[in-house]
Amino acid sequence: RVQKIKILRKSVLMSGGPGSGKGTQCEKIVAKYGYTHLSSGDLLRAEVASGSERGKQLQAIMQKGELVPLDTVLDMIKDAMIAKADVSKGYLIDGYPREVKQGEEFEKKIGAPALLLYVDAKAETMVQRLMKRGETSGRADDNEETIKKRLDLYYKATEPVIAYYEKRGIVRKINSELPVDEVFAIVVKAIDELK
Ligand SMILES: Nc1ccn([C@@H]2O[C@H](COP(=O)(O)OP(=O)(O)OP(=O)(O)O)[C@@H](O)[C@H]2O)c(=O)n1
Ligand SMILES: Nc1nc2c(ncn2[C@@H]2O[C@H](COP(=O)(O)OP(=O)(O)O)[C@@H](O)[C@H]2O)c(=O)[nH]1
Ligand SMILES: [Mg+2]
Repeated sequence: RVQKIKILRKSVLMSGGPGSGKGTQCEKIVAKYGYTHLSSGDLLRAEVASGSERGKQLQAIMQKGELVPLDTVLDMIKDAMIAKADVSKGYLIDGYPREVKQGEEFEKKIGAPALLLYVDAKAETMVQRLMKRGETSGRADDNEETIKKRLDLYYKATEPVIAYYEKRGIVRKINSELPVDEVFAIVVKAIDELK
């Protein structure tokens, strides 16, 4: 129980649409603050890459741009958090929660995050960035059809998560149409306020 409080004091959720720049900002946060970066998408892709039976099921869901079952992702995040609990300076949870139900389960099983960084870009910007990323990412879901589905699901399921945390006053909305370093300057301000 003590450990739970310690690790959550500086836990940050990174939210925003596909291609909004979450991963890019997370990398910079890790470099500056040494936080433990847990990308739910990366954890899932690692499971797919392992070639396991579960990975095969996940791959089929992700290729369609749909959400994998809630418990699967939450357990992965929780295990990864516990594994780093002794050395972590704070957690940066990227791409989770994806729907309000996931947020509620996170609260129940892990606790209340300190801050939600919401990187916001226009739909057309996100599509453009993902199409460009798709030229080199090798990701099965960086194609026009799946990008459209991911965007639809984002507006339908994930934006309400931001509203859910807004009621608690922990959301900082950041315009990620700006150049990467300008976005990061705003991110830094928000994180420094946590201290
Ligand atoms: N909590 C999560 C996180 C990811 N996914 C699945 O993994 C895919 C990729 O997730 P992620 O890497 O977070 O992708 P996006 O946010 O769509 O894009 P990006 O990597 O660009 O952030 C999602 O479309 C979804 O199928 C999921 O089901 N549940
Ligand atoms: N111009 C511009 N491009 C960005 C910015 N942030 C990310 N990108 C690009 O957009 C693409 C998607 O970014 P990524 O960090 O993977 O976004 P995520 O899907 O939210 O994790 C990448 O190819 C980045 O190089 C930004 O602030 N400005
Ligand atoms: Mg990402």
